[in-house]
Amino acid sequence: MSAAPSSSDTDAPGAPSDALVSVRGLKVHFPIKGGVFGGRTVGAVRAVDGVDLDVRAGTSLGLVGESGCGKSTLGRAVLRLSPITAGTVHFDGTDVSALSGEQLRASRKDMQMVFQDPLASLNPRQSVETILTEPLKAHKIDFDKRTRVGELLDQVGLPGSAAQKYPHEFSGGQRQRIGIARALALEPRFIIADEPVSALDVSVQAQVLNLLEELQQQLGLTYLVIAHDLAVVRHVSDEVAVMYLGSIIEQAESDDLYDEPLHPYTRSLMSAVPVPDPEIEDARERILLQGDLPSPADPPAGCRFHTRCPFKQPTRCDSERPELLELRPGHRVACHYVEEIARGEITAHQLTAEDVAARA
Ligand SMILES: Nc1ncnc2c1ncn2[C@@H]1O[C@H](COP(=O)(O)OP(=O)(O)OP(=O)(O)O)[C@@H](O)[C@H]1O
Repeated sequence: MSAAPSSSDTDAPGAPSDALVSVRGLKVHFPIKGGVFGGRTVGAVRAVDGVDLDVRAGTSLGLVGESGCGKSTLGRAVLRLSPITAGTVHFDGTDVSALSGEQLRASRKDMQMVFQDPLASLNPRQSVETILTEPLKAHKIDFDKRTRVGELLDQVGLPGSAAQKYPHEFSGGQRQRIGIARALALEPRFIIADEPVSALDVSVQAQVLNLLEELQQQLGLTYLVIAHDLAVVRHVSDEVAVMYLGSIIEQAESDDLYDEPLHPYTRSLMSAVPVPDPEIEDARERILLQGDLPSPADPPAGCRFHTRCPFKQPTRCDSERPELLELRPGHRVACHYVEEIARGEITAHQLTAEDVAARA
């Protein structure tokens, strides 16, 4: 674990003292252009729409949610790779959302990204040595090429001979190791891994996740791990945040969230994961999601999830947006009726056998 950052006057409001990254009220809206010449803004895709999030130093926060809910945009906005419409991102007490020019460039040294598809994110015409030394040159850092490249390859479990090879000469898992080595080149403190194993064969996924964990322990890194796969997130995360249509709807320590998911959306995600024991599998709660993710260009009023929620109650759910509130220590949920649902006073609307068959 890395040392907790010193708190400062510029820390995000309400941030825990050991937060390395704090996001407050973050919005990323992409304009939709229309009109005869396409020059007029006629709407906005609300990809991220008011997110508060803290990542504690030396820990791993998993961010899950279905495709299109805004996970990647949130990660990119934290690194200032997507434009921020509103809100702040603090890194170790500095509001990086307010930085520009040289200060912003310098801050990037501390925060790096590992991408989903290593083949697409590595330049096929560059040798591994060039790929790994480019970030150092861009930041004008003095280094001994052979030593630094050798160290980086060693850290990710590749032989020194890999330095003179090109990305296509490696397997998918090895290429992701190169992507990780590139992210480590500038000795960052924070890494965002966006679907780091979803492009890899299942057989090598665990190896890459184990490598990320080992590096975290050795180097005291802090991670935000983005994935749609709950098993991947559980494997690497101390805490998990669940995202739905641009907002965080539940956040808790990993074991708490997996043992007792509280938000109806999280419960439905969990109930979709098969359990190997057939008896448990047959007996357990199954909450089927109704319909598709609504468009972030036209999100529903009230609770964003109400159009698909099997526990939806009249009036309040479709008119009042629930806040993310701490229900139990460290466990935050955004649902008006979470207590009643947890106590079994509100049950999921019954689905008929035909409904279940139609949605299977
Ligand atoms: N540059 C952009 N311009 C317009 N809309 C965008 C842009 N980038 C993302 N979006 C939209 O924002 C929404 C969120 O996308 P995002 O990629 O962040 O979701 P995601 O949860 O990471 O999904 P996936 O796992 O499929 O990448 C989507 O509706 C997407 O189409």
